[in-house]
Amino acid sequence: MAAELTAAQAALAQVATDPGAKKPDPIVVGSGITRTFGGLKAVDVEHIEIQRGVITALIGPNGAGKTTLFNLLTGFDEPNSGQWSFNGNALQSVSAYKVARLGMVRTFQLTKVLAKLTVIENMRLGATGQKGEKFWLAPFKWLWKGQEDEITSRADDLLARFKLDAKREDFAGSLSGGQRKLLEMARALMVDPELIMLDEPMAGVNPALKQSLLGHVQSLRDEGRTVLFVEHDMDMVRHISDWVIVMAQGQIVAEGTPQSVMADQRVIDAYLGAHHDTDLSELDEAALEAEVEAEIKEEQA
Ligand SMILES: Nc1ncnc2c1ncn2[C@@H]1O[C@H](COP(=O)(O)OP(=O)(O)OP(=O)(O)O)[C@@H](O)[C@H]1O
Repeated sequence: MAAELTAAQAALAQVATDPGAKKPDPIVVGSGITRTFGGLKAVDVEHIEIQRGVITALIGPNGAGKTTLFNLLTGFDEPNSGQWSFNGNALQSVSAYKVARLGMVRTFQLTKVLAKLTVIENMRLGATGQKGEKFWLAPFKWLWKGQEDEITSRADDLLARFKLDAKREDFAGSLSGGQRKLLEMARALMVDPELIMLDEPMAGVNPALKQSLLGHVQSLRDEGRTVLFVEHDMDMVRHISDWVIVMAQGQIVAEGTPQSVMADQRVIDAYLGAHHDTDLSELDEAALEAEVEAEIKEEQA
């Protein structure tokens, strides 16, 4: 964390740590959000507020509803009930494309289709906002009519910032796990979002690249953006989040600073109980890295 706290970070010190706690300057406010699949209540969030200008981590065991909540907030899925707003704009029933245009963007895993495009083509697609897979397949050209130079120059600036400029003409599918994550982030920045939502930014990233990725995420906040990320990597959560929200079985069960959340018995029961036998504070970095390496090897096998 930066040595000097920003006003937004400092303001969090006064926030209660109850689930759904009110924030001094929320960019997202939601209430009564539910989503069921068959008989399963995947999301059942009574109240949620995301503080502007800070990094918030959304954590929880597998199947807790984190991705579903991401999809709902960004217009990629429809809830059974609930309302939420971004910057005071009511967002329920607003399409993903419009949500992105309003300044709330989520990253996407590199799909098979996108993997067959070059890095620069992926970036240009980012400029069109997000409409989902079918949209990516549409003929691109008319979308950028008259703005091609501007879009390409923005894309090249971002590729340079994320050190992907040397990969400009390579197929996105040829990138390493860490480079893919950088491309996902760079692509999301094409629409200059105020809130960027990162889906497991550390998944499949080599431990050596982790530090550089953390730096990039912090730089998003330091340039005034709000960051919300879903992540299982507790090392990342501990190191860079200003605030942590914990979900289990569709509900928010705890929130607070990383230190307070990781010492919270509800979190240890809900999250670590399902994941590890050890107290999180007892996990040493070497063991964690070994775990990550084993995971990567498994993926590569
Ligand atoms: N399209 C779907 N159809 C049916 N069930 C779904 C669908 N999407 C999610 N679910 C179920 O909803 C629950 C929440 O899933 P979700 O992916 O949101 O959890 P998560 O917290 O993101 O998990 P993970 O950390 O493993 O990604 C799970 O039980 C999942 O099986």
